[in-house]
Amino acid sequence: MEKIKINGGNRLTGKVKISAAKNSVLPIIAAALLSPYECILEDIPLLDDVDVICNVMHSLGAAIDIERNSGSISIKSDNINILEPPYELVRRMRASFLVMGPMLSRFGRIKISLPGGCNIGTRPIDLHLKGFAALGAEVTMGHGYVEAKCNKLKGAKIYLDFPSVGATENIMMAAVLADGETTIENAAEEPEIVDLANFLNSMGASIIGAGTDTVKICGVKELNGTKHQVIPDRIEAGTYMVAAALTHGDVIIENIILEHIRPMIAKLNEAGITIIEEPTRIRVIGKNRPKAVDIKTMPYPGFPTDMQAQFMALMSIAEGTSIITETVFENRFMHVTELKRMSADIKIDGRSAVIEGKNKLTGAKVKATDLRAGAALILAGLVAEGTTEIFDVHHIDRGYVDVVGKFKLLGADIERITE
Ligand SMILES: CC(=O)N[C@H]1[C@@H](OP(=O)(O)OP(=O)(O)OC[C@H]2O[C@@H](n3ccc(=O)[nH]c3=O)[C@H](O)[C@@H]2O)O[C@H](CO)[C@@H](O)[C@@H]1O
Ligand SMILES: C=C(OP(=O)(O)O)C(=O)O
Repeated sequence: MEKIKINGGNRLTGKVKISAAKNSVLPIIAAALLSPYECILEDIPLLDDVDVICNVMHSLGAAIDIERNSGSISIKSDNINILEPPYELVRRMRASFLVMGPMLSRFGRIKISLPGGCNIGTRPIDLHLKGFAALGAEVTMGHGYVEAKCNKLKGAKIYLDFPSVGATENIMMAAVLADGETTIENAAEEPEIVDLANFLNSMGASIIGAGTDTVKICGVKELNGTKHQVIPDRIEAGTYMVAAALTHGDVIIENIILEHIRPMIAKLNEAGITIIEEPTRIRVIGKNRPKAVDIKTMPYPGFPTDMQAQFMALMSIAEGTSIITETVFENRFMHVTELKRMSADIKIDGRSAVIEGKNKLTGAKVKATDLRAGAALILAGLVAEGTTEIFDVHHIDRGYVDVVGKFKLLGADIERITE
């Protein structure tokens, strides 16, 4: 069993380099199924989720070569001979479902287990499936599996009831090899959608409008190989920004795209934190106790749900009362119980949490219930009085590259212990 142990109270200073985005690299690796030619990604984040998607790809017959020192990966999908990825792999990560669009588009068939719910909500896939059906696929479900078949997908107009990130990505990937034009309306606008579209366009796809609510895809006959650099992880950046603010630190966060972290900059400014912006890095200086601010999670460019738990850790020691409202997922407050173990004063009222800022948090034994809940507990542990031990750290390993090493370099008293 592994745990992360933190002795709180150290002020963080120095520089941290942000890794490439988990939520970009996963769909982009899946998209490499669309071409028989080699796709190379440079400087990828070596995360557990990346290993899972690579194993899914491998199970289908793709040749994957990861150069672990440089973080470069080569994918060649010229020998795809299995059309059903194994349940044991798919169930480990929801993003495995993103192989569905590419497989359907290129091979006309896929059978994959339903991803099911998880700790943050039920997370249905109805919008993905409606999109595939609109493109002409015959979609059936049974015995925990979804199967889709088609001769050749045909472009269509698809309106998403909610701007789902995964549905936009999956439908976009399905449409690139379809006959004719597809329009996705009320599409998700997240930077990771733009990164995926850029990757696909560099392979020869014809996608316009990614990053707006209307994405147009003109189907092409085949795609080439390509070389691509994945965008920096805006959620990892936001997590280190909060760490600097919480610990009254002075931290330079390198390898960021300012536009992508605007919602976090705005909320930290409102909380009285000083932020100095440069083109590819920012400096976060937490001179004073943060002021309470209200937050409502929204699809991009709104405040990201993936930063909600970390901001709740910050608001737990802020001056005043804040209200955090989660509108994207129906059950994303699992971290509240654990933060309360650390003396946070939080009450849940429907989709909102009311946080009375305390003068201090106290160290405790806590468990990571999901990825960002785990990140919030690390943040709380950095500022809590005494020792915090975080269990179930495998959730954190899904999405943070060398989290202990990076915080240690900034001066945190943090270690990973294997028992
Ligand atoms: C790997 C990845 O990129 N994960 C991100 C992605 O997840 P993911 O792509 O799963 O998130 P979605 O945008 O699809 O989900 C948003 C909301 O839409 C609902 N929904 C979604 C699809 C569907 O067919 N039907 C439906 O009702 C979901 O239950 C949820 O309530 O976007 C989320 C929202 O920014 C982030 O928190 C995740 O980190
Ligand atoms: C919810 C997240 O990821 P996933 O969609 O892979 O569960 C996340 O990155 O916070």
